[in-house]
Amino acid sequence: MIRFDTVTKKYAGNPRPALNGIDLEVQRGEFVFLVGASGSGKSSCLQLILKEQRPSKGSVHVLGHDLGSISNRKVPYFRRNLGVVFQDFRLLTTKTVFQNVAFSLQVIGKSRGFVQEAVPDVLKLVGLDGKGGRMPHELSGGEQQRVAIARAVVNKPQILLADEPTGNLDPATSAGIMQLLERINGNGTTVVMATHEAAIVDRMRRRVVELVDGRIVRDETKGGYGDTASIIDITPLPDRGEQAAKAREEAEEAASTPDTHSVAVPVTVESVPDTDPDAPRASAEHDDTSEHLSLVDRLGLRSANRSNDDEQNVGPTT
Ligand SMILES: Nc1ncnc2c1ncn2[C@@H]1O[C@H](COP(=O)(O)OP(=O)(O)OP(=O)(O)O)[C@@H](O)[C@H]1O
Repeated sequence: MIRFDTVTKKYAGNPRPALNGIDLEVQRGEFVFLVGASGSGKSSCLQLILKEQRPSKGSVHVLGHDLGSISNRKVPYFRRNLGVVFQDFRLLTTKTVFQNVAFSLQVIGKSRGFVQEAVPDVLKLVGLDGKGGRMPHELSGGEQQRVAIARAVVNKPQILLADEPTGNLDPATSAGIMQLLERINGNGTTVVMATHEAAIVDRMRRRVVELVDGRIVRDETKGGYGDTASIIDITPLPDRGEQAAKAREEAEEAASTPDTHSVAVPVTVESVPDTDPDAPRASAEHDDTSEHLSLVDRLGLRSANRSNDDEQNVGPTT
């Protein structure tokens, strides 16, 4: 679904490559965390997937397309298969919640009837039922991020890219957002999320790809924020047989007994109401006109007037 073949990315004026010979494959339906220190290359990866940047060397394939061979004219159509969420929400500050979400459908030419049905559905999915008439500044930070997620997924993208989506939120609100992203992933959308939030990564136990100075230093199927390879896993390997399975059952039984602390049990994300009035809010200072343009570019929402043929030419092939 996403494949990086020996990708190096250098930016003009920066002698050190942001990404250095990256090989990475993400399968359909996966939930992948990109972790690493500031400047390690996480956002560059996401920008390459979006074709916002081009690799200096190597190739990036997304949804069966070699991105190097998609013409600029077709990039907006390619991007319709991708939803994007950012740390700072990037909502249109003079539009209501409903209009923010509807906008991304209107600019790709969806009918009024479609918009009227799809927007309430997705607002319900993200837990904002009944809040369509609010302005962004009347929402908590978590609610604003839910609007941004609704906007990103209303067109049912195959891939959702999230760049520090909880970076402006308190831990309880973040937990609610992560639960929502898990639900979206559970519905079949592949999610790639760049984050610094160790607690979230540790709790979710999903695939973790760690970058250091533009290189992948770790790729774990059920990883934590830090290297967890040294932590003993009590899950028996298939070839360890019945005895191991029995031992595990006993250990789990012991873990469920009060006052027993010796065995780690899986932790799930709790449902937390997302109404903290103190949660940080997105900046309302953006100019909406330039925001419209930048959103149109970033979200692949340009021009509703192209023929369907164009769209089909860049449709997914895998
Ligand atoms: N447009 C650009 N021009 C020049 N250098 C850039 C540009 N974008 C990123 N870089 C450099 O590339 C490297 C990787 O940056 P990138 O934003 O991908 O890292 P990151 O892991 O996402 O960081 P952060 O967690 O701070 O967002 C950094 O050294 C950064 O300074």
